[in-house]
Amino acid sequence: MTAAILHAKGISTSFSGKCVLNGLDWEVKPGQVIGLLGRNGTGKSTLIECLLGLRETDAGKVTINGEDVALLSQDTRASIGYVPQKSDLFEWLTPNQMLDYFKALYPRWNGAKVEGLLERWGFTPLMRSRAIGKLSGGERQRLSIIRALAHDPSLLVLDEPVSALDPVGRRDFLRELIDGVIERDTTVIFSTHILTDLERVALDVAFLKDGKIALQGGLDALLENARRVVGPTTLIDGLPLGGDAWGRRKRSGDTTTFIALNDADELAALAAREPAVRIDSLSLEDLFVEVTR
Ligand SMILES: Nc1ncnc2c1ncn2[C@@H]1O[C@H](COP(=O)(O)OP(=O)(O)OP(=O)(O)O)[C@@H](O)[C@H]1O
Repeated sequence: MTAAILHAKGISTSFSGKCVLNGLDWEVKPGQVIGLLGRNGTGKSTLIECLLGLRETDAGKVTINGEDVALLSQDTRASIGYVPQKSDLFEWLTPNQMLDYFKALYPRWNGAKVEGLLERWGFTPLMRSRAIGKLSGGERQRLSIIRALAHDPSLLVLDEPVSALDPVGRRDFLRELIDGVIERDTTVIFSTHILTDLERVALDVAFLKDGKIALQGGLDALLENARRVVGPTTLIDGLPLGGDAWGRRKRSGDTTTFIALNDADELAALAAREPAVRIDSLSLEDLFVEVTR
């Protein structure tokens, strides 16, 4: 079995007594492209910061390439690319100066790639020599992505990387991610609220809820197997599906709804047997709502 590139065991974090991560376990395998989903404020950014050793945890341990994240070797550190949710660029430098600074730190800096991206993503000579603090939010976000991709990372972590990009910027970014990153077997963790983007790039999704990874799986398999089951409460309560059912049962009058991850054929047989039971397919948005509710 392939060893995990990233491994989190029992990590917990709280802010002023409020628990955000609660004994979270997670494993990411090399080459996986995972969309990290969760409601606002559930702790996606906090989790990403803990995974990268940028925030101390109250308990638990994170390793990358088997190394404790607090003691990463230079090699492992240089193999990680990170686009934070909030810009951490040096605002007083120009893009050229900042990229030169990082170039000196990374042995595998890909100058041709940086040049190509700067050109394709509209960084004119004037923009490249203007202080980063004077760039627009979207221009800064594009620069942050270029910086993260510049050393051909083998682990790329993106925290809402497209939130400030217009539709053209998002399309350009996704194209680069699909053609220039995922094609090279890079491991990608990608948090976003734009589910259509996620469906284009992610092969796996992980839902964060109540401080833990509540559900993770292949996107196609989840969408193929997840069904909303609606039927009379008396009938639903008697079904032997509880073990594979996801989430709370929701009661409204005499009707109960729940999400099942059972084999689709089994559910189709149930619907054929019990005309009072309705079984619907779910979109990723439906699944998000049901899992994170
Ligand atoms: N430095 C901090 N001090 C106090 N509370 C914090 C701090 N950082 C985050 N929090 C709180 O921790 C919780 C998780 O925040 P976090 O930013 O990780 O969520 P998120 O899932 O990334 O949210 P969003 O989708 O809105 O970006 C929130 O309730 C937030 O208010």
